[in-house]
Amino acid sequence: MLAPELRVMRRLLKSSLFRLTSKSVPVNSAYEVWSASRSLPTGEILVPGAHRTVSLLNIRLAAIIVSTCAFDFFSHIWSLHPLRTTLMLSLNVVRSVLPAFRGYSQALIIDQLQQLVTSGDFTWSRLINFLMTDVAREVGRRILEGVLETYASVFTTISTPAYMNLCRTSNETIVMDSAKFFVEYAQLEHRVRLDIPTLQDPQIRDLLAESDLFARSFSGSGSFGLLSPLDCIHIISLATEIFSHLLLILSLTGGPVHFWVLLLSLFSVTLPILLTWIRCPEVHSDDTFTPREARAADRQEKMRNLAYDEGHRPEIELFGLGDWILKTWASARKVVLDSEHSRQLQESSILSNLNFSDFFFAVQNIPLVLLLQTSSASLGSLTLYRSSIQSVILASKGLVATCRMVFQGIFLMSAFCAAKDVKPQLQPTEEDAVCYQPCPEGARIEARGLSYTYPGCPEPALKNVNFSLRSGETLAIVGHNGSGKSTLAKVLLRIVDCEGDLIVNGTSIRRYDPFDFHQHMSGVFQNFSKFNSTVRENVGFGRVEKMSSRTTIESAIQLAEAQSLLNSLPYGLRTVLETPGFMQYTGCSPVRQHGLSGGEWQRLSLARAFMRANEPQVDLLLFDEPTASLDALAQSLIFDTIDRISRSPTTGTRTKTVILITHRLSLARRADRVALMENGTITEFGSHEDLLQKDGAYAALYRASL
Ligand SMILES: Nc1ncnc2c1ncn2[C@@H]1O[C@H](COP(=O)(O)OP(=O)(O)OP(=O)(O)O)[C@@H](O)[C@H]1O
Repeated sequence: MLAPELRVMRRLLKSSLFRLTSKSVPVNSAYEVWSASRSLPTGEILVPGAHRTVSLLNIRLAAIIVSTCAFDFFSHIWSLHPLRTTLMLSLNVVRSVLPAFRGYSQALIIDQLQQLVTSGDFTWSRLINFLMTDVAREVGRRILEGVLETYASVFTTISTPAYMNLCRTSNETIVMDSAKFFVEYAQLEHRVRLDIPTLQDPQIRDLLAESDLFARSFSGSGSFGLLSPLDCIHIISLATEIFSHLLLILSLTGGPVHFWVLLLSLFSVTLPILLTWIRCPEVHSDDTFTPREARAADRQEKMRNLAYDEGHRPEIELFGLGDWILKTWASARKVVLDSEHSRQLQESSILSNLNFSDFFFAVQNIPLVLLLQTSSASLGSLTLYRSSIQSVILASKGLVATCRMVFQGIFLMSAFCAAKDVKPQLQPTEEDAVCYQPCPEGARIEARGLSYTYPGCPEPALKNVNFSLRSGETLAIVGHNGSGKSTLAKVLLRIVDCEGDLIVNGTSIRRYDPFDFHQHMSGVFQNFSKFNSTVRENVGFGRVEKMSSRTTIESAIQLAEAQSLLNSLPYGLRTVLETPGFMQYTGCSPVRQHGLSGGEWQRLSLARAFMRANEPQVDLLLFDEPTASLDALAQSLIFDTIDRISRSPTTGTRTKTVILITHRLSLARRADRVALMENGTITEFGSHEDLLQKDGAYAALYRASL
């Protein structure tokens, strides 16, 4: 918890900084600032991770980000370990002053030695005495410095939160680890809570990609060319180091002449650094890939993945894709290399090729020469001057490089903060949201004018779909390939949004929280998942709270007619299943995995659905081609099981509504209602007998299937 004074101060700082910065930039949220920083004056959009130029607009945007999210972010990080973080910051500042002190005490020793030698009464005993006192004091001081550093590193007495059960070695590691944990957890949370329509939005994808980069910047200083916000302490350390050295240099060069010479010297120190800024072209090398270059980079990566992915290996061999992969990769790689080369040429201006270092070195020696002229100049002060100047040069270079990286990091931070605020598109507003009330006789469904177009597609996959289903009815959806059956399943299961109204149990589906809604249904997707995991997890994912219950998992497996499969597996439920293209490692050796046939995988997907299907709160079951890979006998048994599950075990009355998508018309005819889909819409709807009597497209399809 922050102290109230600190909170007031933070609010004041935030509002004044925001007022100062947002005047000329019309942005309100982290998302808008992030968006604005990606747009180039040419209208192009930067690819995720591209560097932002150091322009006036971007500096303003960076200041807005600092005023809108950085305070909150840092105060959160600080609140994880207030004492440790404060200690870490303080020690870094103290450590950065130490080099100047070190130089100063070295100079003192040199001066005293010089005095001893030049005073005229040098004796060996006086030298030994000097070594025993002054040098020993310096050694003692250094030991103390070392102890301070060690103390800073092993300060581990403060308790760590229980969730951070990681191996600790130093105070800084603890602070960094907790920050890393917080950021990575938040990043994972952003991903997990967003729904498919939100994740399909290209802007959101880019936002999450940059937010990912921000989270990765915590994995180690400077990795991926990024710095985490915690590395900002380097800026403070470097600035303190420069400042302390400058003070020393100033104290050495008294008088107006020396002052101007010192200015000249400092100018010569900073000029090379300034030149590196000027050398930066208006558009930075990494900033803009042209669409062609971005496509080439993408293609190059795809080809690389194809070559490495073992899941694709059989078809790559069967269809002889090796040469094609190599050729495509090579042409894409050439485009990428050419673009990198042309950028390098643009960057290598004449300035970069001029070597001024000798000249600057000479300029920095002018004050040294002047110092030598003065009677007060001692060997110690000369040594101190030289070492301090060198330290200023090094620290200034480090400061510029760190500032640049932090500048980029600020924009990634805006992506991270904006990602936190992205609302899942399917989530109803708080005022609109209602709890799903399951119907004990099965869900009632009414679809009015449902339409859906996949993002980026010109044609809708669903067009004006209308039907209604009473509680406990079974509906079989049939139709040719591509007629829209699976798309309708996704709409009914609230995986994607659609136009029109879908009323379930008397309430628009849009008013249900998708998480709540999904608690009351179960089913199998046409492209169900094959998890690279044990049998227990592959089935238990259907109801994670029962994952540890052997009997629940085994009875679900039994319902899916997969008991004999389980018995044949070498480690039963613990057998790790092999999914194409995924090799699991423990230590350095691959885990022994067990492959399954298509039909066996399908049985496990059914078992997963049955884990939840039996639950009384579930009132809707939807199976999209659940038996496509099963033999005829298994198909019939599974349909019997689905029918049994959808009824009360005591009275036999229907308790769940069932929707079944299938190409097997012999099974579809067992449903209460049949819907025939053509070109994205339902063209015939009724009982099997009604539709046969109608003698339309369904009747023709049915006759053809016999
Ligand atoms: N992710 C997608 N992006 C764009 N278009 C898609 C996508 N998925 C499906 N489509 C298109 O939507 C239409 C309906 O596809 P859908 O999968 O719903 O058909 P289906 O009736 O289930 O086919 P099948 O019987 O082969 O499973 C098709 O034209 C298909 O090309």
